[in-house]
Amino acid sequence: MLNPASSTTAKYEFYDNGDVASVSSQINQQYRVTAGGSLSGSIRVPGDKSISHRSIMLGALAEGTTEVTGFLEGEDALATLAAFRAMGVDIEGPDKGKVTIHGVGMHGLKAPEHDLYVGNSGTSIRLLSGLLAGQSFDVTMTGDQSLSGRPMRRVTDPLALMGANIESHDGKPPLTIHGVTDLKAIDYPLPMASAQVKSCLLLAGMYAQGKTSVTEPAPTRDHTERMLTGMGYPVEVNGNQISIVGGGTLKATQIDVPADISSATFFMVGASIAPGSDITLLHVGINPTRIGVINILRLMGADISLANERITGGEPVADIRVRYAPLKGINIPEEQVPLAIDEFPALFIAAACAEGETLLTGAEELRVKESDRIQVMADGLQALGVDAKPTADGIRITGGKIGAGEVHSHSDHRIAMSFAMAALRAEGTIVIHDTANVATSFPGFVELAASCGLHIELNHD
Ligand SMILES: O=C(O)C1=C[C@@H](OP(=O)(O)O)[C@@H](O)[C@H](O)C1
Ligand SMILES: C=C(OP(=O)(O)O)C(=O)O
Repeated sequence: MLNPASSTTAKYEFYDNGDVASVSSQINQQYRVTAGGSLSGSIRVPGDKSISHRSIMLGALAEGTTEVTGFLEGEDALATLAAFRAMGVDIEGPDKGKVTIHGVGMHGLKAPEHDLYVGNSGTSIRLLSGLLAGQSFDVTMTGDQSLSGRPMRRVTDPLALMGANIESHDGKPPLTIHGVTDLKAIDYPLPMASAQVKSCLLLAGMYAQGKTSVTEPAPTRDHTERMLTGMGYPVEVNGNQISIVGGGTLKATQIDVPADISSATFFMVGASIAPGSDITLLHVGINPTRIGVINILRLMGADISLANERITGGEPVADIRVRYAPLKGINIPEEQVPLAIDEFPALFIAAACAEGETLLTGAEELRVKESDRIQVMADGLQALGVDAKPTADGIRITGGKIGAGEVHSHSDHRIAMSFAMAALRAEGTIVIHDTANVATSFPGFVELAASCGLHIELNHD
């Protein structure tokens, strides 16, 4: 049975046992950001979303108790946590970023009593598809309106080659996975640079007979490979080919989740465009497969320095200091695209403040994120008077003045936060509609941004 309830930002429906069945952020929230200001101080943004998801998934399948610190208490990572609780895994927390997962082993998951609702999270649904394809039970995964429009054939097609039995709604969620216990290994060239598809197939490969190999067209984030290795499950990496042999086990471990470079990005861009800024972002993950934003901003002339570089939990981290510097437009090198894939909405704001033209190509994947990030950013930039021309696989932005105006996030957290930072260089107030989605990846964004100098206010539409 479904029971409705609502908070100030969302409407919920719950199952009788208290699990969330659906959430809609229809009670609209808006940001009103007054022009000007600069960013300063020393802050730690919330935990890495990709690593938080994976800590729950692999911790749940491990033998023993995994302790996670720095866990992202955002809706996407919490959706993954709730999914594993619903499959019988005892998980304590999160409590100030601490989560304790009592692993059930590779074959210890139980059939959930109801559909798994994974909200807005592409990472949850795609990685779980692989992990659940080889279980002995059936499960259906559902999501919110944005997720329900995102393509899933990129995972269901290769999983079908492995012998999985998955039903979709014309290639989109909901996905119903009929568990099979005889998955076969495959050797699969990924048609697009996607860490979600790679990870999905590696997780399915743990349950398949033989050696599953995926070959990437370009390197993508390698958190799954690192965490598997750290938990004692061998992964073979040979150039762009990553392989895993089915039938292994995972050992519980301690996982320190670094601050998310994707969340740090808004402050890196904000400080780069606002004269007088000098901000330090503490304990940020600087995995080489995630630092495209640093590379691109530096090519544009940004003043970014790294300090205290160290390794924690198998991932490199550093404190990142960013001081204002005038930016210039560039042709973004295509090899940087997968390394900065979630950072483009914010980078487009940097381009709007740069001298000259910035050209992005080879980024058609941006069209299938939480929103069509090329079109939605182009619409918002144009509404603010910026010369932004979308192309099939990218955008051309000519730097200049940013005017006052109103923009819409189109259910996309990264669009909302990017336009908030644009106000630092705008000529008047920017109002951003539909911002409750920021809670998916960056709880506390408004308070943290305000504490560093952004003139941001949260209102209800
Ligand atoms: O594996 C991951 O954790 C992610 C991979 C990327 O998606 P794609 O694999 O679709 O590029 C990224 O956009 C997403 O935010 C997180
Ligand atoms: C694309 C993103 O996430 P996901 O695919 O997990 O929804 C993102 O956080 O920018």
